[in-house]
Amino acid sequence: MSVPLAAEKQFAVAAVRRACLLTSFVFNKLVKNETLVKGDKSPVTVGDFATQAMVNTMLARAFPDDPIVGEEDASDLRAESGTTVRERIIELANDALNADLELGDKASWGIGPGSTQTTDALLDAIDRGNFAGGRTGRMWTIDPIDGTKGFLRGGQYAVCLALIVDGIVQVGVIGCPNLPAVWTQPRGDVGCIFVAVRGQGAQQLTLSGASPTPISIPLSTPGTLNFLESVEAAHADHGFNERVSKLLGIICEPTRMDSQAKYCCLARGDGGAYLRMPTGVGYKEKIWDHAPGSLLIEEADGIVTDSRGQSLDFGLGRTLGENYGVIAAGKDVHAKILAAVQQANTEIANAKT
Ligand SMILES: Nc1ncnc2c1ncn2[C@@H]1O[C@H](COP(=O)(O)OS(=O)(=O)O)[C@@H](OP(=O)(O)O)[C@H]1O
Ligand SMILES: [Mg+2]
Ligand SMILES: [Mg+2]
Ligand SMILES: [Mg+2]
Repeated sequence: MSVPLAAEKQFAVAAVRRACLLTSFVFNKLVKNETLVKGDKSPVTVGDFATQAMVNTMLARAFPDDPIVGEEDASDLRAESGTTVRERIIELANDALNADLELGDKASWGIGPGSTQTTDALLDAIDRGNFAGGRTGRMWTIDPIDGTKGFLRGGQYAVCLALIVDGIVQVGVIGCPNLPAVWTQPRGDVGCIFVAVRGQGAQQLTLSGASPTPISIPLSTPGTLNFLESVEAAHADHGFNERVSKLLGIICEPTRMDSQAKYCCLARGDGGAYLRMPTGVGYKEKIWDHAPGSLLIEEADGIVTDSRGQSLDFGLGRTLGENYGVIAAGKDVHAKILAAVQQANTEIANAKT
């Protein structure tokens, strides 16, 4: 009997692997005018656009009927003012599509040498990511560079791809080009890929997609427990996490890191829990920022909920809906952390009345 979703898993690893080479290349070559600021004031680089163009081109060939929810769209690039960055993005995406990585890529996914696309085809590929999402059918979600601020500062970032079927994440792959293969050995091998398939466990691979190693969240104790949290104070409430730490008697300092690398570190035991509580009202978490990471945690023996204790809902559209935060932790401590989060919320609400 064939293994369910084997082709999707193999595809997603191949696409993320190719994308990681592209983003690393861009980082080393990035010049000042290759970063734009989006309408929501967040940065986006030629690397984000080129990666989404490349992965969506691969997706269109491998799974032509599957819609895509992607973070980026090409509207700014189509304008006359976007000419310089547009040309750079097309060059980068075509270089990545043409890269001769291995025979398997060409045979399986129809890319490699001779895959050059026109400008229009690549802009259209970016815009294949405009799907609205929803509760029924298959769809992919891509965050070409998650943690763009981390990418720009040479810190952690991640290339994130997931397959969602009927609102449930089934395959998740995260490439972390700057993450040490072993957290405690920062001078050792750097760069890894994480993969999870629902019901089939979670694994860490090398950046070339080799040596799959099963990962899972180890048991933790109050003495070893620490939080993984965002670097940007605007993205998650650091003060709230401190309050929860006090309630739980946590003595370890939090580890701050950009991107879904936080989920990856948690899944392999480099941190006790990932806590991401809203900093204000209005922001809705995007499905591409959590889809592969949440599956990775579940397949590594963890639990992911919001602060009400409910599962994240990937069937609502491009966002997770009203923002009740995210709590990801091992099975043994999740309930305790959730209770502390709820107590902290009650204390804050009481202090206001
Ligand atoms: N206000 C607000 N609240 C919560 N989240 C936000 C907010 N603004 C942006 N974002 C999203 O945060 C994504 C990066 O999250 P990180 O956890 O990596 O944060 S950080 O990099 O440490 O800043 C980042 O993903 P990328 O845009 O892919 O980098 C955004 O989607
Ligand atoms: Mg962004
Ligand atoms: Mg993101
Ligand atoms: Mg992004």
